[in-house]
Amino acid sequence: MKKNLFRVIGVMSGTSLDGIDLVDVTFEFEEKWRYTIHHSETVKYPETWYQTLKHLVTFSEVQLREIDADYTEFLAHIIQRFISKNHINGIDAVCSHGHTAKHEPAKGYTYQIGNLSMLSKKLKQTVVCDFRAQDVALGGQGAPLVPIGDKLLFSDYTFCLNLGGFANISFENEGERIAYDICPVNSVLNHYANRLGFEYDNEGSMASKGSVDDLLLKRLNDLDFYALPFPKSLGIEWVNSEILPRINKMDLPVEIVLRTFTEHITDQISEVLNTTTGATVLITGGGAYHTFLIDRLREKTSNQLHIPNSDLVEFKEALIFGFLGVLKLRDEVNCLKSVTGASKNHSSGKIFTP
Ligand SMILES: Nc1ncnc2c1ncn2[C@@H]1O[C@H](COP(=O)(O)OP(=O)(O)OP(=O)(O)O)[C@@H](O)[C@H]1O
Ligand SMILES: CC(=O)N[C@H]1[C@@H]2OC[C@@H](O2)[C@@H](O)[C@@H]1O[C@H](C)C(=O)O
Repeated sequence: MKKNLFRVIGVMSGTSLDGIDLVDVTFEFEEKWRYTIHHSETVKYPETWYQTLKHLVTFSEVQLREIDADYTEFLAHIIQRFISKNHINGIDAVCSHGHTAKHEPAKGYTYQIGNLSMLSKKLKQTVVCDFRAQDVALGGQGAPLVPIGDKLLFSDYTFCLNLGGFANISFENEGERIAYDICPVNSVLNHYANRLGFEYDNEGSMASKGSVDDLLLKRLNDLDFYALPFPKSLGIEWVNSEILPRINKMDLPVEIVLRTFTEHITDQISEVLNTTTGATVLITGGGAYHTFLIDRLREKTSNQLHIPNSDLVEFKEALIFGFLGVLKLRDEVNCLKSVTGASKNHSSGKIFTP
């Protein structure tokens, strides 16, 4: 019989570079998967690492290999500190995403740093990592990988909605998991909040003071991307070429931009949610703390919006990378072809032992 109780450390470094998310979690399988979070922490990047990671796409292959070794060592230090500080004993594995340095699935290429076997040696723990490469080798996008976790851990919800740099959603459609990006969220809101010297628009207080500019709202809602069928995804390049110039040429006060963009986000998200009635929606990612946005969304949908505790809002991705590692240890599918477009469902990731 397969082992059905695992305690692992899930580790994730996301696109916003706000830090390394760590979660100490137990997964148990009995008819269905359940999880219990014991400890969680985000370790902010020191300025030098922040600057290095921000510029990774410009690095040569040789430079990346050097950075990879340094980053793996840094990650080992952060994970070891988390384990020691919380007196964590008897874990089965550290399951780590690393940090995406380059991602060009169309060229069959994806590279996450921090996934060297050295991590296992330094930690003296089994490590499961490098979850995206095999999917890309199988012709998939190598992303998103979180939806299998949505399917197996959060099936009580009709929709799993994450409000990070972009809003992305996953749900069952004709017996298959579907996932795609809906529209930008914090990648745009932060850009304008920064103009007034703020990291972000706390709880949407600035947006709530502005009024909607109808012309800008229409120009945003009319963008071609929104009419495309799924699967589809967005990147910062699209924000830079399609969104920011449209907003900037109207020369509006920041409060009006933030208010209008919040209206745009809630228009786009509610359109997706309102394809169903009586649905439940799990909302995670930092955008769940933008109370003005959430209030506007509640006004536009009768579906039930659920914002969980902060552990789940902030650590769902780290938790799910922990879960992908557990599935890999059980040699079970952790990448869905319906989501990534790979030639088959498969069990992805490398296992290193010390
Ligand atoms: N109190 C708050 N009020 C409004 N917005 C907030 C608040 N707290 C966090 N946020 C927003 O959430 C962002 C961080 O969210 P998150 O960590 O989910 O983003 P991310 O890592 O870029 O996501 P992803 O990598 O999934 O795109 C912040 O940059 C900010 O825009
Ligand atoms: C290549 C890569 O690192 N992609 C990330 C990124 O950050 C958000 C979005 O783009 C998502 O596609 C993915 O991460 C999430 C956690 C995922 O794989 O589900």
